[in-house]
Amino acid sequence: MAAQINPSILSADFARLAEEAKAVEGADWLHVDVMDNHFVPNLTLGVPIVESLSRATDIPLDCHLMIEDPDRWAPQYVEAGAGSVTFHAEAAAAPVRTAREIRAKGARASMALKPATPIEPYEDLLPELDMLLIMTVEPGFGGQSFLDIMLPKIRRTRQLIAKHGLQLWLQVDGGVSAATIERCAEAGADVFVAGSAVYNTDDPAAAVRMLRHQADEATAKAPWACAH
Ligand SMILES: O=C(CO)[C@H](O)[C@H](O)COP(=O)(O)O
Repeated sequence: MAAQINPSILSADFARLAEEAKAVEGADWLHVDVMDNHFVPNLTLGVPIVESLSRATDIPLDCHLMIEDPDRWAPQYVEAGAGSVTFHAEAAAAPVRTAREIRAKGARASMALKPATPIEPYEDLLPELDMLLIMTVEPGFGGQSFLDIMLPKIRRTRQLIAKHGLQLWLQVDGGVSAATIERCAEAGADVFVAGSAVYNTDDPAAAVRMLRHQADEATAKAPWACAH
């Protein structure tokens, strides 16, 4: 699979979301960061804005719920038009039931891990998921520096995916840029969220193409991809 680049609208102008979505035409998904000021110390947007955005763009929405009680809210984001819904392992009381509800409503189910959360306790849940998100910053804000110490977790997760013969996508989010995307791809990521590296440029669509090219080149040389 070619690398997927998902621009994060956290770095976009919230007063011009429809135009900001148009500015990244060619992106695989639009990453929508939902924050509730409880799970993370920041507040962004909710179901009504996702509903409007899904009508305003043909790019499918990849909603990342950084909220408490995602078990209750995740299905509502599918109904609002999200094509993929990510909940946090640290916040979900019933991750299997929530993943099944997301899938039953017709979206891709994804679970996220904060930097200090290991993948190993969740190994048996992987078949219930369409994507796993490894946070490469502490969630809550755009523009932070990439945490290199997450690379071993990305590698171990890629090995678990191969061990179980799964088609699971492996997403990274936080500090992904031209300077870091190759390391992520070499380690095993295949879906890349990028906020400031896309929106803080003169040509966001060109930034998406450049990041995808870099990731594809790095993946082609990666041992995990060669063994595929
Ligand atoms: O989930 C997030 C923050 O919690 C954002 O998606 C992420 O930080 C993207 O921004 P940048 O690429 O600028 O780091």
